[in-house]
Formats: sequence, C-alpha cells, structure tokens
Amino acid sequence: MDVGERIQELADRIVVLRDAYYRGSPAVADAEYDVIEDELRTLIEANPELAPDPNPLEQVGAPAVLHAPIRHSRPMLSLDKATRPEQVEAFFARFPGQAVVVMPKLDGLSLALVYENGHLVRAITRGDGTTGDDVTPLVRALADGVPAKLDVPGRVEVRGEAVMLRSTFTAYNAAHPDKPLINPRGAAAGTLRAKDPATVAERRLQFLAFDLLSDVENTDADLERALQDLGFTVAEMRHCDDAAAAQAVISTIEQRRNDLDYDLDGAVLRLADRDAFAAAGTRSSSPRGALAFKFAAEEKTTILADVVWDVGKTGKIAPVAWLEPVFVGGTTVTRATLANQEVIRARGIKIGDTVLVRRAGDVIPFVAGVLDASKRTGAEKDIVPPSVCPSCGEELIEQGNSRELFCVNAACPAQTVRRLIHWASRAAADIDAIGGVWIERLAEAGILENPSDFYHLTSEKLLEFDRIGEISATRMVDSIDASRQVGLRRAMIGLAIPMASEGTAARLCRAGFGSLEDVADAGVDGLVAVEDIGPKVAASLIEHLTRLRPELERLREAGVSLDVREEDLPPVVAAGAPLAGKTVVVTGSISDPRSGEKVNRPAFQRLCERAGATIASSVSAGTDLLITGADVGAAKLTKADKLGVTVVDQSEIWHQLQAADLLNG
Ligand SMILES: NC(=O)c1ccc[n+]([C@@H]2O[C@H](COP(=O)([O-])OP(=O)(O)OC[C@H]3O[C@@H](n4cnc5c(N)ncnc54)[C@H](O)[C@@H]3O)[C@@H](O)[C@H]2O)c1
Ligand SMILES: [Zn+2]
Repeated sequence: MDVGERIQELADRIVVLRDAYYRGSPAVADAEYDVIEDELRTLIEANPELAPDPNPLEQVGAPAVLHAPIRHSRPMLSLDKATRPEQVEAFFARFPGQAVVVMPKLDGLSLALVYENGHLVRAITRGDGTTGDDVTPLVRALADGVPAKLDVPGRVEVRGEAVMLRSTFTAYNAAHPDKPLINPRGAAAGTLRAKDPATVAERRLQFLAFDLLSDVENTDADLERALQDLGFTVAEMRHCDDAAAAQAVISTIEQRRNDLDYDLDGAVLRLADRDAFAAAGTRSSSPRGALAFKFAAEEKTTILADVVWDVGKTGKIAPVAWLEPVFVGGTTVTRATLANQEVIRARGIKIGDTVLVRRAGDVIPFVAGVLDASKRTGAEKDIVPPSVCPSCGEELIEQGNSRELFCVNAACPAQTVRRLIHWASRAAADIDAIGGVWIERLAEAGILENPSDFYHLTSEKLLEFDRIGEISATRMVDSIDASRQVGLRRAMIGLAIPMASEGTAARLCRAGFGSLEDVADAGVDGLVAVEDIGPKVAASLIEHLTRLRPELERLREAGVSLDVREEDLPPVVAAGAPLAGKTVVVTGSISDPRSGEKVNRPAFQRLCERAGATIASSVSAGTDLLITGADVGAAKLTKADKLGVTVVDQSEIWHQLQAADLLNG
C-alpha cells in the first residue's frame, strides 16, 4: 500500500473510532487509539503534501449529536501531545524566560462554566470544540466544586475537568454490581448525558478548574491564584522555570498517580501567566501555550482466553480471567479478576472476547468490559459458573446480591492451602522462607493443615523432601521460629476471619485487648464498644474465634505468642509532649533533617502521636496544625488558610521532637 493510501485509511479509521467513542461505546482502548493517531501524525509530518482533507488531526473529536447545542465564546481545543523529554525542552525553548505551570492531565471531560454577575448561568460540554451541549441542570445537581455564586460582576468563564472520583466510582460499582460502570471517565461522560439528574444521583462528579477566560478586574495574572481566589478547586499546579524542573514535576506526578483519588493520563504544561498564554495563540485544534505529556496506559484490550474458578481462603469461589499477556499499568498482566458471576453477567463477557483490562495503581487488574461485541465470530463461549467446588467437589452455596459462590466444606483442601499461605504471609506471621509452592506440597503430604502445624516442622522432616537441602531446611525452621512472636494483631490477620480487616485488628489492640483469647471472650457487646467495629464484624469475630478455640490452644502450646505487642499499643505520650492535645494533619513528603533521608508518613505520624498529637487524615475545622513537608499541594494549603488552621513546616516539628528527646529509640 502506498503512503497516501495508508494515510487515508488511518484518517478514515480515526473518524469511525471517534464516532463510536463519543457515542459512549469505544471500540478500542485509548492507548490503541492513540497509536493510530501517532502513526497518522508521523506520516503527515514526513509527507505534508499527502495530508488528508479534512484532516481529523486538525479537528476536535466530537460527539455525533448534540442535544442542546450552545456556541462557545472561544473554541475549546484539544492539546498537543508529547511523550519524550526533548519535546518538553522544545516547548520551553519556544517561550524563553516564561514561567510554566505543570499540572495533572485529568481524565474526565472538559466543561465550560459561564457566570454572569456572579451567578452560574451555563455549563457546557466541549462538543466539537465550537459548539457544546448545555448540561447546566446536571452540573448544578451533581458536580462538587462548582460554586453557585461568585463574588465578581460581569461575565466570567471558567473551564476545567469534570471527573468521577475513584472513590465514587468504586462505591457505585460495589452498590450496583448488576450495572457496573466501566471506568471513571466513561462514567462521568455518561452521567452528563442523563436526561434527568435524579436518575444518576449517586454518580457525583468533581469539577477541577484549569482555565480562566475572562478579564475580570483585579484578578491575579497567575492562573492558579486567580482560580483559587474565585473559589474553585484546582488540581495542583507547580511553577517551573526550565525543562529539567518540569520533567522532575512530571515524574513526581506520574509516581504519585496511584495515590490520587482521580484518574489522570498525563501532565499538562502551560504558560503560567494568563496574558502570555492568550498571546501565544492557537493552532487548528490546540493552543500553542500548552503541551500534554502522556503517561503509560492503565487500560488496554486483550483476548480473554479462559476463566478459572479459584477457591479462596474463606471458601469464596471467584472467577479469574486468564488473558493473552498484555502490558498495562506498568506490568505484563496475564490474570485479572472478574469479581463474581453477577459482574460477568452485567458486563456480558464471554470467553474469546476482546476485553478491556484496567490496572490503575495497586488495585488487582480487572476486566472492565467487552469492547466491540460486534466483532464476535460466534466461537465465543459463555462463562459457566461451577455448581460444585473445583477443589473438593462439595455443592456450592450462593450469597448476597452479587451471588457470590462459597464452598463451606471446612476440610476443603484448596481452602486449607490458602489459609496456610495467608498465615505465612508478610502481613501475618511472615514466614518468608517457605513459599506458596512448598506450603502446598507440605499440605498435600499431610503434614500441614492448620497454622499450628508449622511449629512442629523440624529439619529432619523437611529433609525427607527431595528438593529441600540442609541450608533451606535450616532457613525454613529459623523463619518459623521467628514467627512465634507474631502477637495479637498479626495473628488475627493471619487467621483470616471474614469481615475483620487489618484495621479491625489494629483497633482491637489499641482498645486495650491483651490477647486473642481476650477478644474471643469479650462477646459481641464488648466488641461493638470499640470504635468502628459494627455488629456484623463483632459477630463474625466471635463466631470464628470460638470455632478456632482449639487452634488457639495448639498455637499457645507450640510457643506462639497471641498477646498484644508493644508496637501495637497506643503510643505512650511523653511528659511535656510538645503536641499534646493537638489534632494534626501531615501532608507532603517528609524527611529526617539529621540524615536527609525520606521518612514514610505513618512513621512520622507515629512520632507526632508520641509527642501527644491526634492524627487526622484531612484538614477540617477541628484541625489545630497542618504540618507540611516538601511538594505540598495547593488545595490543602488553601483549605487550611480558609479554616484558619495553623500551618507549620516539618523542620519546626522535627526541632520540637528533638528538644523533647523523642527522636532516640
Ligand atoms: N478509544 C477510542 O476509540 C478513542 C477515540 C477518540 C478519542 N479517544 C481518547 O480521547 C481522549 C481525548 O482526546 P482529546 O484530543 O479530546 O483530548 P486531549 O487528550 O487532547 O486533551 C485535551 C483535554 O484534556 C483535558 N484536560 C485535563 N486536564 C487538563 C489540564 N490540566 N489542562 C488542560 N486540559 C486538560 C481537557 O478535557 C481537554 O479537553 C484521548 O485520550 C484519546 O485517547 C479514544
Ligand atoms: Zn471446597
């Protein structure tokens, strides 16, 4: 095929894909779509005379139909894309001496908010860039971060991104397993297509501002300050003087990508000064004064090769997707969760389908849905849930709205192995010298059944196994021995009691329980008295600890400690504690001034607790101090400022900790 033909083919494909995408049913993952755009861009750059007419790259992708079209005061454009550091350098070179802000590229949909004499009069989607849809009632009803009134006369237009927070997305899907949302961006777009806000009331959106068009008198020339002064929430903007600084901020944003409550697909560089940005002008479909740096994709498509039903430690039988290997979210993924049979039904997934796999952050990869069901060949197979346990053959029972399947056979071999592996895991007894494969073999050989059996393993017994030598046998026994100090909190985690989380175990320790037996004896009433422990969790604890009573005795006899450990107790507040009675929030990155080394946040919070502080996770009216480390987000500072919360730099606190002698030991 000659280049001209290829160009036309790519251009046609883009038109088709965009159309499907903006109708709300994308045919490929964004990453795959971007590859097609990139190929077309490269070909046109090398052969400008062959540019198609019209050239889709010079048009803003648009939904097929607008329901209530409104013309934008100025076009809402797309962004020029970069993936390499040289492109960032070239951007700075184009604007010598200009300050640039770097901010997250939020993955939602952009909105223009128009205020007249302080009142919100219109909220409009981007549409084809020239004309968008009027979504004012939906935005009024559903979006947080959109002030109903501004304290400014005249016409003000603020643009930004409406996103569905990851927490909202997860909560919605947990509550609606029968009609799950595929990803937060699609969910936000779908929400703003609803006919009636009442039908999508649980799908709240968050608006984060990134642009201010109007020439309001007395507004700050700096974009971020101007938006904040008006009362908008702004996704962190960082000022950078050169390409190296910008590249560093881009890396930080990418690293912290998983800690944020919203999806982002890159970073945006933009001239910080509003007049300079306006003066830089625009190309056919993007402003010259901004550049989008794209990150690796968190969603890709692949083939669902098979579904295997896996028996978990509590007997839950969960569907696991076996996938053709696909590189997504920074790793190669071959397995993903399909949650339960209701999710499979709701997403209409079949074996052999091309599915969208999502891996954002530390969450287990999951199959978000089927792409392009029209491509089915008829060879796809239905996913049939088992009726008996794949391990022990016992009849399964169904539970809850999402119809989760359980094997309730206490002697089920697969469950036994899972429970043993869980007992040995890092968060529990941490028997790191015996891996899952060996635990399975030892269980098959009949010498491991309950956690207490680990403590009767000897080197002699281990040496009977072909592939275990002197050295590894000794390591295994030493590792088991060290785990005898497991203590109340980690033993409780290791016993995998349904509904009791790691947090439950920590709270019981802090509430004064001295041992696992104390917890078992407390009764439901004694447990619900502990903060954040509800009746269901309490009942599950009592039921399972009663059942496990003989096992607790066997662990004790084997010399395993089930008593609370000092590190799990509430900190002893030192006399003359500098932070006594203060509620503090810690933000930013913390490092020990003595060594310059980074200190993780929990460790620093613990130091503050020993100095008498109560730790809170977010700034509120009840906060006394906001302790700031490096790289602090502007949003927290603004909030603290508004609420009159005192802000102190970490250096001051380190100083006080040192003076109170809290830094040694
Ligand atoms: N899967 C498919 O078939 C398919 C088809 C078409 C488009 N797409 C995807 O749609 C996306 C849309 O491309 P596009 O060209 O419309 O948008 P873009 O990637 O050029 O980015 C422009 C948009 O970024 C958003 N944005 C977020 N944070 C911003 C910030 N801080 N400053 C400025 N803008 C910010 C705004 O909504 C703006 O409209 C791409 O990611 C593409 O992969 C996918
Ligand atoms: Zn079973």
